[in-house]
Amino acid sequence: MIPSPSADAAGGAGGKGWTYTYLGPEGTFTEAALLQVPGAADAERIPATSVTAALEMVRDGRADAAVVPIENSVEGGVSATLDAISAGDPLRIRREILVPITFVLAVRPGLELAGIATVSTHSHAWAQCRDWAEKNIPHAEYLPASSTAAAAVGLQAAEPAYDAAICSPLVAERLGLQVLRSDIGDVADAVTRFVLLSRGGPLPEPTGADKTTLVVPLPEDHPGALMEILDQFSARGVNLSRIESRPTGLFLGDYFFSIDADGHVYDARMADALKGLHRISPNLRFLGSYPRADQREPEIPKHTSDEAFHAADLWLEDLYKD
Ligand SMILES: O=C(O)C(=O)Cc1ccccc1
Repeated sequence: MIPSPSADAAGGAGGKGWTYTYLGPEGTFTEAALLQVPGAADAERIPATSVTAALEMVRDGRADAAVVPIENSVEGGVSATLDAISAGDPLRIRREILVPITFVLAVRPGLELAGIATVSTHSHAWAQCRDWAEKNIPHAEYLPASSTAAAAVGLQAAEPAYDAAICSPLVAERLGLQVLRSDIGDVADAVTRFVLLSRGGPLPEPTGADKTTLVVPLPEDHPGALMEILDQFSARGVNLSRIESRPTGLFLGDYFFSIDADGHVYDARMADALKGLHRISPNLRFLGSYPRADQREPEIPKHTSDEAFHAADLWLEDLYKD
């Protein structure tokens, strides 16, 4: 393992007196994720109206850290987050948080399923309840909301703009909404992964069960670039847990890869893979190395262990002396 500079006890993953922001309003799944961060329950928490707004608050110093959704087990990556962290002033992922997700259907008082003409929620919640909705409220029009909790709050208006909201059981209860159906998600045991991002600071210490997140622009006019990018990981025994391509938005056909890889940048195999990636795609962005929430340690083949890399370095040094 490459020696690390000293990090604070929490590995820069939060601190006393920190101000946190998150995709709000109160009652979102994102707030539930933030409340898992040690100390956050007693800290100042500022709800933001969008992922972009939350990240801007961190970038311009109004908040020390933000929690945003990045991936869920049913729908995959959260594009708004992947795009917002791939460009602009760089941010660092300090930790990941997993939240099991269950949805309820809250309605305007007195309504039955047949009377629901419009339903609102966050696009990722809608995607996770689509089959249920097709079977149970096939006539209902979907109106996107900035979050599940925002949709729930909207139902409290004197004249709500829609008939039903899909939200968490907790926020429905807190707001005193009428819940018509519970557990309406299409997949039992759905989990969403959230990340805590801050501006900079020390890297969290390696734990042996870590993840590294990268943004790798696909180089132009480089046949076989994707194969070469993947080869940097495979040749060093680094497992990938997520890889998605996203358009940069600059021009048609311009893409970047958003990648999660098992391991810490202080692991020799990961450091070596990043050097290889830098040669292929010099504008790659390192978004952080941080502990895996599930604490699952990867199996490291002997020839890609830190010791094997160290022995190879010594061998080469020796060879130069001859
Ligand atoms: O809208 C919310 O409550 C969020 O936190 C975003 C979201 C939406 C659906 C599943 C997980 C997270």
